[in-house]
This record gives sequence, C-alpha cells and structure tokens, in this order.
Amino acid sequence: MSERVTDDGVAQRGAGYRKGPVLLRGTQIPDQTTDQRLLAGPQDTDWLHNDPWRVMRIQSEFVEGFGALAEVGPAVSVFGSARTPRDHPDYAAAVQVGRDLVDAGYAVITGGGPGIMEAANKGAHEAGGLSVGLGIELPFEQGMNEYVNLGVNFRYFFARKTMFVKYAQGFIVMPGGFGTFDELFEALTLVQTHKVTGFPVALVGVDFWQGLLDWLHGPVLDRGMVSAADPDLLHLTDDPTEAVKYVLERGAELAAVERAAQAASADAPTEG
Ligand SMILES: CC(C)=CCNc1ncnc2c1ncn2[C@@H]1O[C@H](COP(=O)(O)O)[C@@H](O)[C@H]1O
Repeated sequence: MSERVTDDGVAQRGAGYRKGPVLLRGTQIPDQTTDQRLLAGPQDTDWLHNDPWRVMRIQSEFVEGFGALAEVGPAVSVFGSARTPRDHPDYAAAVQVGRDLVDAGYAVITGGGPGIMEAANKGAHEAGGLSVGLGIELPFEQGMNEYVNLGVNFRYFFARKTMFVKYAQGFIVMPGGFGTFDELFEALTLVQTHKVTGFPVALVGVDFWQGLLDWLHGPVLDRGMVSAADPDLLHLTDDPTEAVKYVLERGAELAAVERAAQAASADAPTEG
C-alpha cells in the first residue's frame, strides 16, 4: 500500500489522502501536495485577471482602508471639482472649509486629487489638522495632492466611496461635475433609505446649485419621485463657514435624536 503525506505533513498509510477537510482515495489521490503546487515555478498568469482573484484585491482594499482610517476620529468629507483652478473663488472657499473644520476639531477627508480636493486639504493642513486623501487609480492619474498627510490609494471607486461615508459625520459639497454628483447623490440615497442616520449635507455655491434644488422641488417632487421632506436634506449656502457650522450643528442634533430613539427602544418593554 502506498504511503501519502497530508498537507500537514502527516504520513497516512492506507488511510487515503487528506486535503484540508477533503479525503481522497484511489485515483483521486493527487501527484503533488498543495505546498508543492504553491512553490512551483512560473505558471500561466490568467488567474490574475479573473474575478475570484479580484475579490481578494477588493477585500484587501477594505482591510487596508479600515486599518488606515479607523483612528481618524470626527471627520467631514469635502467634495467638489477636480478641475477648479487655484485662483477661483471656489478654491478659496474650500480652503476656508478645510480650515474651519480643523479649527472645530474635525479631520477633513477628500478624494486626494487636485482642484477643490486640494483646496480643502490645504486648509486642513495649514490649520495643523488631519488632512485625509482617499485617492483613486485613474488613467490620467495626477497623484495625491501635497496637502494630504494621511493618504490611502484605491483601485475601486466603490471601496473608496464606502470610506467617505463610513469615516465622516457629514458632507460638504462644493461645485463640481459627475464625480461630485455621484458622491452627493450616493449620500442622499443612503440618508433617504436610512442606511446612514444623522448625516447632514451642505452645498456651497448658491448660483451653481440653485438649479438643482429648483429641479428637485419642481418636476422631481411634483411627479412624486421623492417625498416632500427629501429636498430639505440639502442645506444651501454661499458661505463656507456657515456650511461647516450647519454640518456640525445639524450633525450633533441628529446624533442626539438618534441616541434618544435608541434609549427609548432599549427601555421599551419586550413582548412575551
Ligand atoms: C484633473 C483631473 C480630472 C484629475 C482627476 N483626479 C481625481 N483624483 C481624485 N479624485 C477624483 C479625481 N477626479 C474625480 N475625483 C472624484 O470625483 C469628485 C470630483 O469629480 P468631478 O471633477 O466633479 O467630476 C471628487 O470629489 C473626487 O472624489
């Protein structure tokens, strides 16, 4: 009878071959152990581009992201155009947002890129605070802006977007394009569907955003696509300092409501 060695190196006379939890006998017994296959020389690399391997990479983005950001503390995410020039008033407003957030004891989280992201990180950095950049791999990569002092680079938009919400107590949204709309509407959808609670959102730039609010209050509401209270999830202002004040105060109010609701449900008598 042949002698086989298990993955654990245990010789098994006549008992078959144990591969993890699987028992193999007769023709099912492989020629090589799992370790031998692992250590074998160059093989074809198609697996690198297959979904099961991608799942491992995706998982590692969450593990690395959670690990890097777990101790960020109170924070607000700031969004806006990657293309805003440094001499534009929106840039100055975003610097002010970053500075005010740090002065109030909050970290600033951005996409780590140029434009508004750079401006908010600059304000946070200059105020001596925590300036977080969640970068994304793009074909026209610009790299993490120089004002980020804690940066994490992501391959996948969806993993990165989880971090913007998970580690922030609210959003401040400056004028921007599709990327900014995507981040804004993701937050609104999560609030509307109660996936996140107590999450204030402020828009800075009345001229720029008023058209969106008119559309939400007009055709969107008239046709019943949102409920009456939904457009009020957005606070519109021209003043960056007011935007910060709103997000922090509204956030504190909503958190208090949430705590009271939790206390009430804990005190409620249980049935049975
Ligand atoms: C100049 C240029 C296009 C650079 C791209 N570099 C970027 N780096 C990091 N995040 C980005 C970048 N482009 C878009 N985003 C994401 O999308 C938003 C801006 O997109 P948009 O410019 O509004 O549509 C940002 O809040 C950011 O989270």
